[in-house]
Amino acid sequence: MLGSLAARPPPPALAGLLRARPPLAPPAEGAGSAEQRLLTGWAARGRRRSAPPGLGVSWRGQGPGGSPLSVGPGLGGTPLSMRPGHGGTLLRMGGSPLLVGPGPKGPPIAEQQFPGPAPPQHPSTALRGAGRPMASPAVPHGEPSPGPVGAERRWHHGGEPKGRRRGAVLPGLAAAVAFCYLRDRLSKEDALLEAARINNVSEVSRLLVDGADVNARHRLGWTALMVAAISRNSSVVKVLLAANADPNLGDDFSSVYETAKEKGLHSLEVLVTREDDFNNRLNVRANFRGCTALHYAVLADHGPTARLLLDAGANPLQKNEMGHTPLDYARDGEVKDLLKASEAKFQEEQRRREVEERRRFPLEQRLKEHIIGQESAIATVGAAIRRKENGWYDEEHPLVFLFLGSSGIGKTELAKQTAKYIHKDVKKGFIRLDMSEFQERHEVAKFIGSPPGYVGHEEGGQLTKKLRQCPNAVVLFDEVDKAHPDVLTIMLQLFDEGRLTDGKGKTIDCKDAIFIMTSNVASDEIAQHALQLRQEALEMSKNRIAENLEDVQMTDKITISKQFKEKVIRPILKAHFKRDEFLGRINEIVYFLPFCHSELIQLVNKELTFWAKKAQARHNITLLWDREVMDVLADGYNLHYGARSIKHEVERRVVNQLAAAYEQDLLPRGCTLRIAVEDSDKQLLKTKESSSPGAERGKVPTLRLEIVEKDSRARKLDIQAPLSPENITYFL
Ligand SMILES: Nc1ncnc2c1ncn2[C@@H]1O[C@H](COP(=O)(O)OP(=O)(O)OP(=O)(O)O)[C@@H](O)[C@H]1O
Repeated sequence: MLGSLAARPPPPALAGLLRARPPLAPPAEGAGSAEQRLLTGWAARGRRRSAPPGLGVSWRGQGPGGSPLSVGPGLGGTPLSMRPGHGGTLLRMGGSPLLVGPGPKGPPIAEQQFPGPAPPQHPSTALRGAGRPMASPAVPHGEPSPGPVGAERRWHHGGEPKGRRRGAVLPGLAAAVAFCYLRDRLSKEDALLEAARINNVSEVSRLLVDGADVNARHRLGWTALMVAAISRNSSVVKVLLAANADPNLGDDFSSVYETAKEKGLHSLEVLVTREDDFNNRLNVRANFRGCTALHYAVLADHGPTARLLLDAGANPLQKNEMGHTPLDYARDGEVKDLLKASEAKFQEEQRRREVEERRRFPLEQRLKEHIIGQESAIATVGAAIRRKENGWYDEEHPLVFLFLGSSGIGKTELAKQTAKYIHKDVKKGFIRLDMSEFQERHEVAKFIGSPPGYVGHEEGGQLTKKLRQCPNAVVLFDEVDKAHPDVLTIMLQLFDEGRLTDGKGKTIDCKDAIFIMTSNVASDEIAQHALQLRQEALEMSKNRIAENLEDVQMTDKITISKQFKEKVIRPILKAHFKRDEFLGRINEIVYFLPFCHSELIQLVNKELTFWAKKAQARHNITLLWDREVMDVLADGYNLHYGARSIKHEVERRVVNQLAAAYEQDLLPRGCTLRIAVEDSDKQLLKTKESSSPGAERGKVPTLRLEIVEKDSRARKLDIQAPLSPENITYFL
């Protein structure tokens, strides 16, 4: 199979990822237990593992009692550590790795590949021996390899390891003792990764039955399925998939240099580990982050493995961090044909699944999980997105919304959740621009980029740069009323034509984008109107309460009348934006209303739950509260600050007390705390009231913390006020 690769030139994307080194023969199935491989391999490779106590040999060349193991005179007594491998013995002196004693073949690896850390390259430029034909393996896949695999395999760079030749007794003894000691200490997941690499199907099955996590990652980022795929071990792939291995997980390993930087390791250590534990034919400079098992099966050009992965639901359209799908790496032949056929099938299947999921779990329901109240806003946005998703929309124009309402009421949150729904968790799918940064005429350049010859021409515009990366993003223009009229003119062109020309003269087509503008213009009018409607509804329900109790709920569900929109809101908008055509291009004006009492209770509950989770996770404290407490906290609602005022109220009246009690060591670990409404403090409050001009404030009940004892009795906490007692009483 691999012999045929020599005749097939690699596609450009693939060329950057492989090196032109003869591939290794796939190991025979069942060639020793994974743990044994791991141990002998590690003993020989001198990995960083703790040595068995009393053994007197440590993997980084530590001598008995933790003193460095001497392999020859060091520089001025500098401790040396020994690391055999890659055709030479790696010595560490004062922390800097050296490679001495070149192996039987070629120069030391440090000279070959590591002149020093280098920036990661794009696969297409990081070609190692591109164009050179790849050699056939010594043994065809599926046949047992002639010799033992595992530790011996590490020495492919330079034949017999020097360390072995030099002192057969010590490493041999170390390996034997280490095996006995570490067999039980190695994680099952490490053993699984190694068993997957060496094609030990029975060991893989045993470890999975033993409870090894099939999706666990190697400390450098890959999974067992990826190792099996790059090693062409289709039998292992089959077993892993049957055990629910996720075929769509992406590799966390980027390039050797990047990974070394991220993990704080030496790049040489990362290189050796990648080669030993994963594959030695991959380009050390290329970026592999995001490569799935299918990417690796394609890199290995192995049809049976690719087929198994596709049958198990691997996404042939999934891109790695470099933006390549598996097809980009496929050579002409079986694998390429397979991928092409499955791409179309997968797209159709994905579309069908999405439609089904949308039907079962509609957008509105998802939005309601994150947004309290604002039902009419959610319904308006949900309906427009549904029209777009199902092809019932004008594809010549992007969808444009204007969200109106006061601060902290969920406008930004709704835009964010819509982006999350459309683009899953892709960050580029949500673009947010604060339009108060574009108040001056010259700031137009910041928006779309400066023309040639002007400062900042090369930088590009804030909007155009991001839109180019994701032309169908959800774009939020916050506080649009603050933007300069010239910026509005550009936005009008954008909404009208669905495209935008940047300072460099390049046009971005964004008819599929969704534009959301937010504004506080007319927010007072909307809030007052909503409060008035609620009041009227309340009166009506009171009148009807005797006849029909269910009508009481009507107070929460109010709708802004068309008349109010036309007679009050539109003139305000017109006066502000001064152009009819701008308002005319908006598909939906969405109204956000102040929260009613039941919504405030939900907001308070959400906030207290947030802190209860923190108390549990950080201090093992269980936090409880009564409905009364929520009513008291809901009273802290301020129309002008929306949900933010509830957040602040909870922090001020509950979290401050928790922090003070914690500081004063009043909260035993594992205790149960109850928040209760205090009545006895009213006297103190009255005292404060008499000296305070804010008359109504004195009527606010205070909250107290109680420890719930084992016999369910509550003990009030005596928290010393960090400020003077009367001040703290006022605050609480
Ligand atoms: N309806 C809501 N349901 C749940 N949380 C909300 C709601 N409204 C606001 N919040 C929370 O309050 C905070 C501020 O909300 P958001 O940013 O959406 O406000 P906004 O309406 O865009 O106001 P502003 O114009 O001041 O930005 C966020 O943390 C958000 O989660």
